[in-house]
Amino acid sequence: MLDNDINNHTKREFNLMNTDLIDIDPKPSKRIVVSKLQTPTKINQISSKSDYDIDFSRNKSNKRIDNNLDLFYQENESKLRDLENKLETLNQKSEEQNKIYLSLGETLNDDYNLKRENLQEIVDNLMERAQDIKNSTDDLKGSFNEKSESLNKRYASKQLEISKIYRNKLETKTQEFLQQREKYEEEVKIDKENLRSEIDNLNTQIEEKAIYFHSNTDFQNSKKQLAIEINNIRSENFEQLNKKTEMLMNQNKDLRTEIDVLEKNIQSKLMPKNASLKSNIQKENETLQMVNETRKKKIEESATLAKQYEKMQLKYNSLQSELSIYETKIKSLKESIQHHKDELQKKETNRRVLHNELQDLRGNIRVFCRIKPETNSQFTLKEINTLDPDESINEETLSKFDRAQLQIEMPNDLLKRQNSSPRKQQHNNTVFEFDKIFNEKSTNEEVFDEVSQLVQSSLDGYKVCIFAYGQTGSGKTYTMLNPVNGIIPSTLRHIYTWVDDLKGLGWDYKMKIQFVEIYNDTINDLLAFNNNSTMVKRSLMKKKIDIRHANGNTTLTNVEQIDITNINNVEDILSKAKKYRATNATKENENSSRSHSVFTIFLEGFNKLTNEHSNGVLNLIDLAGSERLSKSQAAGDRLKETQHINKSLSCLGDVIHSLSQSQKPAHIPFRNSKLTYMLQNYLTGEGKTLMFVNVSTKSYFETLNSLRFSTKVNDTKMK
Ligand SMILES: Nc1ncnc2c1ncn2[C@@H]1O[C@H](COP(=O)(O)OP(=O)(O)OP(=O)(O)O)[C@@H](O)[C@H]1O
Repeated sequence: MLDNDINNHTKREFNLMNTDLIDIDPKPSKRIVVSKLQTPTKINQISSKSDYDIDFSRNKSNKRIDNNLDLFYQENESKLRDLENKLETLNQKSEEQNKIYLSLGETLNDDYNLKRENLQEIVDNLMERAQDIKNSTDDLKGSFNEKSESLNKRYASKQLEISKIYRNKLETKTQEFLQQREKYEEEVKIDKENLRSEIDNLNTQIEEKAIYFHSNTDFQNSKKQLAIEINNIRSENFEQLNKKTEMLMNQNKDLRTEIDVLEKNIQSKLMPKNASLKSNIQKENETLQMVNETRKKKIEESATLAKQYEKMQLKYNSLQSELSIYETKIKSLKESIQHHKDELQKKETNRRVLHNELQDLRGNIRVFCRIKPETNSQFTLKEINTLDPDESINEETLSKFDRAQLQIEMPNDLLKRQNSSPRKQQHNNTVFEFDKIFNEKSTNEEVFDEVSQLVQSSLDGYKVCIFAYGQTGSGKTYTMLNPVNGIIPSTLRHIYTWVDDLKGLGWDYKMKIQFVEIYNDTINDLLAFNNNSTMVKRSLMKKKIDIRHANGNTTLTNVEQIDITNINNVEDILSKAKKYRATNATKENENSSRSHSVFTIFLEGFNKLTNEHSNGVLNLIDLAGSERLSKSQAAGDRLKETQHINKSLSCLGDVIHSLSQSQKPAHIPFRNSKLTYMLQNYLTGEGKTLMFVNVSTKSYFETLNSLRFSTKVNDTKMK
């Protein structure tokens, strides 16, 4: 029955919109069903039994209302159709909005994809550039690429980091966008559902109103109110849609801005980093290049050094072998030197013996004559050549080589006087024989050349006395004490040189000097000034000087003996002594020739290699002038002086004469004068004596007297 009821209802179709179909049963017993469909369909029928029950009850209760409703329906059908049209328009607009929304979504999606592609392109470019940089870095790094590699790694990791960040950001944004889209879709769906439900409500309300119209006259008003509400809802929907569209547009705009910002950020962040990385790589490359160059140089230097070292090594090796050769040579030379030293030692000993033998052969007492040059000669001293060139050399004639003869020629005025005398021709052209004659042209050097042999004897340990005898002004002091080349300074120089040379043969010498004068048989110390550095008057000297002989040695008490270390020291001492002697001479004597000066050098030698000892003494004596009493015509002190001088000189002559005898007398009168007594030990034994007879061509008799004295000491005979 129910089904029949239903079937009895008129079924109507309402096409409200192209897509909607509303099925309404116009009878009161039937419900109005409004549904929104995507495609037009056939009319929906009421299927709920309860509905039918209700409707059925209604149908039953109010048939009049049904009629009214039919009428209402007919009357309002056009209005409803308008409403349906409006709804259709609304749906159309909604559709359009949906389309806009879809196209907007598509645009956004396209934009998003485009941006993503662009970003991907940027990232790809960056990656490409990173790859390029990495490749170029790889090329550059070579052997020192550790640093570069780490930079590249850092660079790549940065790139990855950055792209990861931006990818994440993009993903986040995409996610957000999708979420938002979903949200909006959801919202639109909800809105549609709400709208559908509202339409449903509205239909319900219409239905209710229709019911109400059947039962209530206010239905008209309600319907009007409903139309207004529908309008309001529609306008609200429009507003909402517009707002949402605007919002979406804004969001799209924001997204674009954000994407732009992101892009700029990417550019601004990556570019400086890239530039700084590039400049870092550039710097690193430069540093690497410099390091490479330095390394190259160092390698070259070390190669050069190695070559140099090799050369040096070779040189060193050759030097080493040379050194060992030299060492062997040095060793053999040392041995040879030692051998030569030994030889020299022996030769030196032999030389001493031979030298002494030679001196012995020449005679232990020798007399040299020295003629002083004179500008106004009063007579002639003539050297006679004793050697006949045709004469053959034999033992008898050999002695002539060692002898020299001097002929003194009497001046004419004396000769005349003599001729008239009964003892005529007695002294005319007298000839004297000497061991050597030094003429006017002979120099002090030539003199010393001869004397040096005796000086050598003193160094060899012999006692030597060298006298200078002659009248005043005949050149005794010049010969002995000339500060430049006199015998004393030359002797000292010779001794220093010799002592130095002998050091190599083990000889060590201690040298002392003593310098005294004998005046009127009194000994004065000429080095006395040495104690207090002041000149002491001869007469004020209180200390008495005695001569002591013991064990073949002679000492003078209270006489200064000075160790001499160098020649300058001695020269200074000699000049002071000379000044001292001269000072006293001017005060107490008219000239210095009134005293004998004795300069003594003690030479004590010891050879540590041979244990040899030598104890030589060299006396260099400048004798007082030998004036004849008749010439000096002295009286008083002067007479006494002359007598002392003559006595001492005569005594010296006697002593030397005695010593020169082959059969020496038992008594030799040494004690007859202080001079001979003082020199006793040096004149005896193996002592060697040299007497210079200084003569000049000024005073004939004085010269003759001196020459006669020479015959006394030399045992030469006047011919
Ligand atoms: N061989 C010589 N050549 C040049 N001048 C000389 C030579 N011998 C001596 N004389 C000079 O003659 C002068 C006298 O000499 P010297 O004083 O040596 O004589 P002396 O014999 O010592 O005299 P005295 O007995 O008074 O001391 C000095 O001026 C000296 O320079």
